[in-house]
Amino acid sequence: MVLEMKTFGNQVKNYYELTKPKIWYLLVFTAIGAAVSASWLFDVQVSWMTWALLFFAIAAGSAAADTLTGYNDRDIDAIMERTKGRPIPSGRISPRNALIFGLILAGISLVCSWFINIWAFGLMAFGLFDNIIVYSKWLKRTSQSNIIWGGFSGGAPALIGYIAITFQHVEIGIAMAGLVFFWIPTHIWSLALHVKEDYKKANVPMLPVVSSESKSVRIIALTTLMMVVFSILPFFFNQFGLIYLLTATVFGIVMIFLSVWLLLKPSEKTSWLVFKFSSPYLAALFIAFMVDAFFH
Ligand code: HEM
Ligand SMILES: CC(C)=CCC/C(C)=C/CC/C(C)=C/COP(=O)(O)OP(=O)(O)O
Repeated sequence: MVLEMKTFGNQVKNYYELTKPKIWYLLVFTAIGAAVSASWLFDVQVSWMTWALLFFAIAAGSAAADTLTGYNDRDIDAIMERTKGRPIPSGRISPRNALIFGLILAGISLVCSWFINIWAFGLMAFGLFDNIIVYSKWLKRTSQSNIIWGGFSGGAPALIGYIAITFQHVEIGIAMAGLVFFWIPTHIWSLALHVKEDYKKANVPMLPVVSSESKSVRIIALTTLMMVVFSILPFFFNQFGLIYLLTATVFGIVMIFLSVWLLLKPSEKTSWLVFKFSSPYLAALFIAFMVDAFFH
């Protein structure tokens, strides 16, 4: 009996790991951050049911996308050092069970989104399609702009979070989604530069694999600058104040400093630093949205 409990516990851990929790934690955070900001900016009373539906929609949707992209990538994941220990390539979960689990999660996310509103449902369906089909199935192995076309799904959680609360000044929700969209190239290309050989072995044409190191670091520096400039935009909607502006400026300067350092002295260590700082950067901006809206 004890052995059965242990085996069950291990399987739960394996399925949890299959969803790439570190990734969907931040995706959920962007959705909740957008929703909390919208409710505080416009004094919208939000029911516990809406909060619950939003959390489960985004968590299940992002987990579904991560699980199904993992199912798509099970062959190349078995080749790359970074991914070969994952549940499917390591044989802890069968591809068939992973596929069924991912489809169930996708179904849960669509049902929860439906009960929020039709726009949330549409955006969730779009986010799932863009990440699982457009990015993972069609472009990841064929195009160096794979993460650009796959990046729209990354902004879906923030916009779903916003319109789950209100459609007032919807440009703010679109800007939050845009911030995530412009954040993705720096986030992934810095990692791809760090693990270039891995992607090369798996024939994944990430930009730093198919371009020279000098061109890649120039493009990362440029996309970081574009992201930081875009991050200041919400301040000019006259809804956010100095708390957001100062946070976006200070964290933006750090991101620009890191990417200029990478430009001037390209190294695996610096590209890893840019990658590791990119998530706290995004989280800090969504915290600033909420704090600024609270004191609004
Ligand atoms: C097309 C879009 C994206 C691609 C291709 C991508 C790719 C990746 C990859 C390859 C990793 C490393 C995973 C690992 O080795 O375990 C990663 C980590 C991560 N991603 Fe992304 N990502 C994308 C979008 C996003 C979005 C939109 C978010 C959240 C808003 C996000 C959040 C994270 C987080 C939090 C991590 C872990 C970072 C760390 O370990 O410090 N990603 N991503
Ligand atoms: C609401 C909704 C559906 C949102 C979907 C957005 C979403 C899940 C974005 C994350 C994309 C992501 C981390 C892809 C991993 O790329 P990869 O599979 O190339 O990474 P890997 O090389 O580590 O496997």
